Amino acid sequence: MTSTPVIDVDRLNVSYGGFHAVRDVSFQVCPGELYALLGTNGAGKTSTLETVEGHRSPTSGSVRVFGRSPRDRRAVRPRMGVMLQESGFSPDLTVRESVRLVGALTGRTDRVDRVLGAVDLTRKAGTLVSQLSGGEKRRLDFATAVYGTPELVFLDEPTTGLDIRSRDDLWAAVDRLREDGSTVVLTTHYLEEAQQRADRIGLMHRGSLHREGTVAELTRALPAVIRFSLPARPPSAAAPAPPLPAVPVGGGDGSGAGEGRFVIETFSLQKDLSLLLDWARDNGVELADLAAGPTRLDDVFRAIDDD
Ligand SMILES: Nc1ncnc2c1ncn2[C@@H]1O[C@H](COP(=O)(O)OP(=O)(O)OP(=O)(O)O)[C@@H](O)[C@H]1O
Repeated sequence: MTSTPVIDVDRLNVSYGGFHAVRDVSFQVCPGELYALLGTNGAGKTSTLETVEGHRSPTSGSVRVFGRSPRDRRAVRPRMGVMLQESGFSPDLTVRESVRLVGALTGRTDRVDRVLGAVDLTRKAGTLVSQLSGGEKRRLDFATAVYGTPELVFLDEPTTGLDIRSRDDLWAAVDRLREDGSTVVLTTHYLEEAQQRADRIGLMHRGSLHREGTVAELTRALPAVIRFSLPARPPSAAAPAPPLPAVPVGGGDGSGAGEGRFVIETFSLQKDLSLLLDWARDNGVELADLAAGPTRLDDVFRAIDDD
């Protein structure tokens, strides 16, 4: 890591009474990075982020944001946009007033129409917050977080409750933020979004930073997967077994020659897929529902408890 980190968390511990929610967590986020802090339920992500955002003091350890304590709100707050899981807007303000209020509180300047346009809320500018739908409130949360293009933006479950078009709009706005040089910290339970967008991922489990790295680094230790179904045949007409160990999933007899779905795990995806396709062609077997792909973050998550 060459540049001075925007966020530097060093042996952070957060306890609630006697309960140790975050244990010796250390990570850094570099300028311009999109860092995804992911984890199982109750892993300690929110406790960690609340500390980094300056809403909570560490029980022990240190947290620096732009080289300062995040509790130094006057110095740090103007440079930071936060989209929380639960919005705290007054229901009696309009959408436009809510965005302006955030501008006043953070000291950042921007055009209200620009940020509302980015999340398709222009037509709702005069609507009271209490009259917005759940998805519209989420988009307003995002609009206020990115108002003034802060250098650092926290997005906590940003796409929960959004329809597909709103998600696309939100990610397009995040791409623009990044083009402008902003650093983004994301938490989400939609792992495909993190897989597609994060430069690096910190994976928390039971209070600790269980793994950290790029998607490629996190998935490298696990095999890729080939899935397919074989058609039903009478035993006398059974095809020879596939050329690789194929594990039956919810059906099949394990030989690979009967009916059912099968999974092949491999560290040589291209070579083994070719072998399987050649076998199917040579034996006149139709591989239904064929899907092959590299290990996904989902698989990394599923493997956590087995470690
Ligand atoms: N105010 C609190 N008092 C006591 N325990 C708490 C408090 N806040 C969180 N915890 C506990 O600390 C642990 C970590 O919670 P946290 O909200 O940080 O996890 P999370 O990773 O954000 O979880 P999720 O993905 O479910 O939102 C959980 O076991 C939770 O029950």
